[in-house]
Amino acid sequence: MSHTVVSPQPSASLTKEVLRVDGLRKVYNEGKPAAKTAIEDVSFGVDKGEFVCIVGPSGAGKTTLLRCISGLAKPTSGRLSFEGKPLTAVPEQLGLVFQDYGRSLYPWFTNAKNVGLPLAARGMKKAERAARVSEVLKNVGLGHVEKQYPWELSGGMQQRVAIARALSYRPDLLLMDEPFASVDAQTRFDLEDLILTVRRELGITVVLVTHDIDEAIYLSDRIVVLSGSPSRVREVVDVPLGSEREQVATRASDEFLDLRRHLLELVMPHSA
Ligand SMILES: Nc1ncnc2c1ncn2[C@@H]1O[C@H](COP(=O)(O)OP(=O)(O)OP(=O)(O)O)[C@@H](O)[C@H]1O
Repeated sequence: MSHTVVSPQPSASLTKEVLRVDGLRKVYNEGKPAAKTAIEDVSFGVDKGEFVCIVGPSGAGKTTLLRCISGLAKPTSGRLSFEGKPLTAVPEQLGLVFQDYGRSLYPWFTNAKNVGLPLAARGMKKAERAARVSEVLKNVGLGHVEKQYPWELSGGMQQRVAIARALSYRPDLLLMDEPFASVDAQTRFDLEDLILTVRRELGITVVLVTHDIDEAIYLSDRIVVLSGSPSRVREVVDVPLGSEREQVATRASDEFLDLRRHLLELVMPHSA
């Protein structure tokens, strides 16, 4: 049975920019024969509470861009700022979710322990940690798996645990790299709706990389479309689909199909 997911409408109080990417350029192995320019020149901003997806052809540098934003890779040039401050290391208030949930969870720890790891690393006391772990596992619809291990769960449930872990320390910004690419279609829809709900309930800002144009439209307030490698921003597309999204009706609407056509024209190789 389908259900409607209500996302927040941007309001005056939600228009503060939390992330700014300015003239970002990234060259791997600079100065060496194997030098590779992954990102040529990328600029965009993300407002507080916004859901922004990044799409582009394979090899366009989407993962590289997320790694730079998360502080895991150093840009060759350009500026990154998070909450108004230059971003030079992994920000405390950042949550990260990658595609490969199988490798991101420790199989020898229970789900509760996996979710609590970032809290322990931040020095949170045991009782407070246990309460927070229960709360975030409930947020992702997994209140009953605390004592189980990741390998006892389905792929979609493991990814929920990974999302719970990223949410455990209440990040201001959640970065997700192809987070739903390894699950079946139905689970993918469920996880998309979950992340919209979590975003609404916790008021977080989300930047998500995806190959899937339809997913980007369904989730986003705005979509940053990258060109082929080395990437530039082709266009930043507004997604005026309103706050209520529902998997079947939203994807069948004329507005959705118009956006889909426009985005496909932008990312198809012949238009690069
Ligand atoms: N650590 C690295 N060292 C050298 N080159 C790299 C490294 N990581 C990525 N690259 C290269 O940078 C380019 C962009 O890679 P990246 O993974 O960021 O693209 P992507 O858009 O995420 O790709 P895909 O959609 O296929 O996942 C590619 O040509 C890739 O081979």
